[in-house]
Amino acid sequence: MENTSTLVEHMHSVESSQKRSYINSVKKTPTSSTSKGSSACASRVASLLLVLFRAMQYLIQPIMRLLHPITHAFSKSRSSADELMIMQIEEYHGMSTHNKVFEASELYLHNKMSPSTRLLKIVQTQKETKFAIHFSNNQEFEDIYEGVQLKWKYNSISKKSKYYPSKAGKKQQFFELRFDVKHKEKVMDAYLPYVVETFKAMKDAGKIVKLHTLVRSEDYKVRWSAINLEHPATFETIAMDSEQKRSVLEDLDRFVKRKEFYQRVGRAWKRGYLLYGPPGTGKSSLIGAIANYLKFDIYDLQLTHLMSDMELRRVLLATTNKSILVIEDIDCSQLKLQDRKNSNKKNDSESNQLSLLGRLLNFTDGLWYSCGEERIIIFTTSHKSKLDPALLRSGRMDMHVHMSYCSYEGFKTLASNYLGIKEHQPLFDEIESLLQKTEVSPAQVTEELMKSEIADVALQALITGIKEMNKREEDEKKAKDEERVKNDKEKVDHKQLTYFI
Ligand SMILES: Nc1ncnc2c1ncn2[C@@H]1O[C@H](COP(=O)(O)OP(=O)(O)OP(=O)(O)O)[C@@H](O)[C@H]1O
Repeated sequence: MENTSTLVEHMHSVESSQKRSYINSVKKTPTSSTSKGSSACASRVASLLLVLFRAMQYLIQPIMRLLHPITHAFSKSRSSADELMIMQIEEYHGMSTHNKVFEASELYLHNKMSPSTRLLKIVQTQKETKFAIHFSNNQEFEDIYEGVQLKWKYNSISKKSKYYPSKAGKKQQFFELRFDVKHKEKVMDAYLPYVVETFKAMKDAGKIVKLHTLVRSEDYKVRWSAINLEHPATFETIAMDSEQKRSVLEDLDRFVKRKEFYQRVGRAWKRGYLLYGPPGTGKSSLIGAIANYLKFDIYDLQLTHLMSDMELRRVLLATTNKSILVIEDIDCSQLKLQDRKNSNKKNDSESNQLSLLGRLLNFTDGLWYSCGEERIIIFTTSHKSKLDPALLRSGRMDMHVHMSYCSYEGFKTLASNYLGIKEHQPLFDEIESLLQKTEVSPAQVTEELMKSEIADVALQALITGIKEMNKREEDEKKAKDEERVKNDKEKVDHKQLTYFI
């Protein structure tokens, strides 16, 4: 409407100026015949113009009314440009603090790249196995969130710093996010958190799980060193009692979903598992399967590598959230525990005598650890009965998982994984009856199954292997029995001899 009224006003001003010029021309013009003729002519032209203008005025108004929706939209778009909100999301806050929102936006926007994008920057560094797509300057992305239109633009500029010359010249990347100012709260309170959450989910899905082990560097400081965890174990490939497998999986699922619960009840968001069973029954494999399932990094804590409390604290504090701290093969004879609850020793010097494992438990029980989130601690042992009660007391090990010798069910899982077979009679029946009589670890079963890719050959090798184990066990038992009889006989002879003397 603004444009219509301006046009009409303009027409009015033209009309009045024409009127004025006509009157002036009548007033000023001399009255000769030629001039009379020409002035009559001029007056006719002027009247004609006036009639034309009037006609146009009557025609224009309905046309303008018809055009109103278009002119209105135009004026609206102009006003919304005035109400545009721009947010700038820079890569760094200050000179070196990484901005998490930038990192999240970067990954999130990879999925928003238009299929019509014609310019892609492809990068692959020596350490990377995949191509990475980098954004080009001024690259734009569009997004719609709950009906709100959002426009993103990527850019980078060279940093200038007189205080940090080493950083000068490096690129500062940033995004500009544009939207209507009336959606400011929605963008701040819902959209940006949604971008960050989506980023976390995407990162977890493509995350490479790391295995951290302790190393001592040249300056004699102990620190974590990481490699990619290439443990292929998954819950599908682990041979264990199916009911037990299901309960471990359920426990893990419940644990990761219960952030609010742990906050509400004021407990550290951590969970402890004790895996126990004979060597080769899959304790380490289960740890690999848990890490792969949750996409949690593993920190393999070899307590014997540590020399002081300070070191223990430092390495524990250097572990990250969403991680599994593993302490394998706890042997209480080497790392004696002292249950603080039942201990009478109170003074500092005596508490310093606590073993490293005891101090680790103090630490994990205490406040320090509650600073972290989503922590899992796994202890493994081949001799549960030898464990100190302090380790087993409730709240420390939330779940005890028994990894046992290979059952027939476990064998079937391994046969399916290694040979791709679900049934093979009569060999399966023979193996079932042999496993009932002999204690064979899953590790021993897999060793035999790997001897051939041909099912018959591999299964026969397993049968021979179990029979040999069985025979060895029987021979050992026989030898022990003979030894006992011999000892008993010697004791009797000795008694008789002393009696006669
Ligand atoms: N339950 C199982 N399911 C599938 N594979 C298994 C299982 N147990 C053992 N294996 C196989 O045997 C190998 C050794 O097993 P693993 O190291 O997990 O046993 P462990 O109980 O941790 O032994 P140790 O107590 O000697 O450390 C594994 O790499 C895997 O191939």
